This record gives sequence, C-alpha cells and structure tokens, in this order.
Amino acid sequence: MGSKTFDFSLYAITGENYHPGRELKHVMEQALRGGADIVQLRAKDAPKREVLEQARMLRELTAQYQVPLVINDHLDIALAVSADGVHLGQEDLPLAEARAILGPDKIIGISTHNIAQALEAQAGGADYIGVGPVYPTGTKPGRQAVTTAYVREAAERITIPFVAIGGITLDNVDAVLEAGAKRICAVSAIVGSSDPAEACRAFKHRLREYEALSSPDSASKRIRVNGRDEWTHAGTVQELVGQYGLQGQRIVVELNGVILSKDAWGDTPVSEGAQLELVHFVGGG
Ligand SMILES: Cc1ncc(COP(=O)(O)OP(=O)(O)O)c(N)n1
Ligand SMILES: Cc1ncsc1CCOP(=O)(O)O
Ligand SMILES: [Mg+2]
Repeated sequence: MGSKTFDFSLYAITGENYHPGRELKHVMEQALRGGADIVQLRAKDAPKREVLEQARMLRELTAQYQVPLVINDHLDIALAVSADGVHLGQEDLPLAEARAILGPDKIIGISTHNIAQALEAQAGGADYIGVGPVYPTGTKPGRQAVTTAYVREAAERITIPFVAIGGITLDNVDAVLEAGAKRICAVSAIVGSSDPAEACRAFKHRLREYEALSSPDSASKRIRVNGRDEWTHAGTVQELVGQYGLQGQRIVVELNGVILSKDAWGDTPVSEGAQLELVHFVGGG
C-alpha cells in the first residue's frame, strides 16, 4: 500500500481467543472476502515474536486484498513489517511521538472515550479515531460503555473519520448507525462468527443501506423519520420500511400524523417532506 489515501466502512480486528481450532489466516481471509476494508492485528497476550509472525502473515494477506493493515499497540512491529499504520490507546505512546517516528504517511488511529479526547486526537493529527466501547464487551472486560450518546456527539463534532467500536453486533448495529456512525469496527461479531465472510457481508449491507439513507442525490427525497431528517429513494411506505430493515417486524407506521394500516403501505407514496414515525415493538407480549 504505502499511500495514506484510505477510507473504510468496516474495520475487522483479530481476536484469536474467539476462534479456537480455526487458523488466524483463514479467519481473516474470510473477513476480507466478506468485505472488511481495513484489518487490525490485536494480540494482547501473545509473545512479541509471535505478534511479529502474525503481522508478517497479515501483511501479505492484506496486500493481496489491497486493504490496509494496522498494528495495535506495537509501533516497532508496524515498522518492521511495513504495516500501513498503528492503533494507539490513551495509555499507549502519545500521538505526537508516534507521528514523529512514523512520519506523515502512516495511518495513526487513536482510541477515545469522550469528546475531549476525540477533539485532542483530531487536533493532534490522528487519521481516524475509535469511539467506544459503545456497548459493554467481553473483549474489553470492565470498560464502561460510552453508549450511542457519544457516537452521536462524535458525529456532530468530529470531522476526521471515526469508527464506532465495542460490543457491536448485527443485532445492535442499526442503533449505532442511527446515531451517526459511518464506520464500524468489530472483533467478536466477525472473528467469533462461524462464518466471518457472511458476518462482514451482513455488516456491509447495513452500512450501505444507512449510507444510502443519509446521502442525498438528485433522485432522493428529504423526509423526516422519528424526528430526524433523512434522505430516501423509497417510492412507497412498504419500501421505506424495508430500507430500515423492519420488514416482517411488529411496527406501526404513522404518516403525517395519521396511523397507516399495513394493507396500505404498498400503495402509499413517500413524498418529499413526508413526516413518518416508525414505532418498533420489541419482545413478545
Ligand atoms: C479501532 C480501534 N479502536 C479502539 C481500540 C482500543 O485500543 P486501546 O484503547 O489501546 O485498547 P487495546 O485494543 O490496546 O486493548 C482499538 N484497538 N482499535
Ligand atoms: C478493542 C476495543 N476497544 C474498545 S472496545 C474494544 C473491543 C471490541 O471488541 P468487540 O467487537 O468484540 O466488542
Ligand atoms: Mg492499546
């Protein structure tokens, strides 16, 4: 790779404890096949020489897929294998020192747990920041969750790429995207899946759907959904419900203040300026 023109929506991090009996190379190749756009080697407990070997292997693998490789914590290993960058936490080597060693072309990502840390990392020249843990996660036990409130704040105030991380699964990713994340990162939900390629495909699908909802083009209509301005191509209420991944679920749709019976969804157009409430009932009853 070598150049820093990078962008990504799905960030896959290694976690060998999540796939006993399956080789790291195989699992990460599956993630790449499924569409992971960036890979991080995170091996907290392995001896350094083993981390180096894994980094060499992943350097070769990610190069085949033309995807950037980032090394967690170990700047020396990143340099040794010509990785594309490093990821550093609040207690790791400070950003300024890392930048002085790595130079302007390497990617440096910084973990943040609040908006003050995010603004500091942005001002200090980070290439991206991690925002999390959004939810409690066994991958970082004991870490307090920052919740989607911080994701929302980051979406409003941070101008460099930020990636939401921590406890994100296919069951809760919509709430993270709804809060404004355009990039998400996962360990267990990808490498702990029995089918990492399918898990990545499913995450990418959700990311693309939200991207389409939030990026206007000449054919899209501005509407208001649950109090938020959105863009949509949906012709009918039925299509809109599908775009939000709510088909087959127990929901009530209110259009411009009037509850719309389910039979009418397919025939009711979504017009520019429409105001919708999609009320989703969770659980049985
Ligand atoms: C993308 C991304 N975001 C956050 C982290 C966490 O880094 P850190 O806070 O240094 O914790 P460890 O991963 O080192 O335990 C990350 N690795 N990647
Ligand atoms: C490394 C890290 N940093 C913040 S949360 C987290 C763990 C993410 O792992 P998972 O996707 O399994 O919750
Ligand atoms: Mg770290």
